[in-house]
Amino acid sequence: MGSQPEVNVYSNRDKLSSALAAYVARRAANAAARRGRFCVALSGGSLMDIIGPPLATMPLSAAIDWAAWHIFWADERWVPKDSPDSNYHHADRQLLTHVGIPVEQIHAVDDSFDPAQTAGRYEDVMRHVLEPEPGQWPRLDLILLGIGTDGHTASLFPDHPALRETQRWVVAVMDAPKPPPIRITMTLPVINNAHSVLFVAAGDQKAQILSRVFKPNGKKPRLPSQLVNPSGGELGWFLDRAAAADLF
Ligand SMILES: O=C(O)[C@H](O)[C@@H](O)[C@H](O)[C@H](O)COP(=O)(O)O
Repeated sequence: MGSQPEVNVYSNRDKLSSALAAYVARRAANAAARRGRFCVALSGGSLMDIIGPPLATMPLSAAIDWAAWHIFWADERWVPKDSPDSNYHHADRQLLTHVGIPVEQIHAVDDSFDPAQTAGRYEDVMRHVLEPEPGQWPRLDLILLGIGTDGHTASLFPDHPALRETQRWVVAVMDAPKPPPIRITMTLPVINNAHSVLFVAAGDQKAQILSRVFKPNGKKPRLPSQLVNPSGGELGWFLDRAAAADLF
């Protein structure tokens, strides 16, 4: 890893959830004050279980200017939106349906095309909304990531060609080792261009991979989660004590 990340460890998952929600709410308010809106990309897995409920609960939810939020997905499975495998479905159930983000600011992946076309169209949506300068990467305010026990993040899996993408913002992954196999994912250059990237991990099953990620023991970083290092942004980790057990 490059610049030293900010590592926040909480005694249990509930404390992690509350602290993370409060932190994201502060970042959203800062982004809205500076740039007029807050563009955040969500991931799947347990992330929305961890952050959704505290964000959607009073009094925090009443203190958030939801009209400033734009929701993107760092990755999405190529499944119908009402599938239990859909990251949109999970986010909708845990957060979006409970708060007042304008529906036109919830940029779900349109899975009505084949995977490659879906990826290309999502890139078009990002270009239309984020409006980077020509030839520049889009810049999200915050990207929230999980980490798999194999070190994957978003739908970027170890030793996968998608890790070497240098042109496209979003690519299709047809052979994800974590089911379902067909996914859409933002690429590393997009993730590493964000103002802020936060990894969120809880539970003792993450202790071993976090130890590998944080203590490469001289090995060249090659796990997807190790390749996340925002060049002009901040990198942070929100962990519970169980996940951080082997770090200190
Ligand atoms: O769509 C996905 O599957 C996720 O984006 C994926 O990258 C997830 O964040 C990790 O697999 C961790 O998932 P858990 O937190 O559930 O272990």
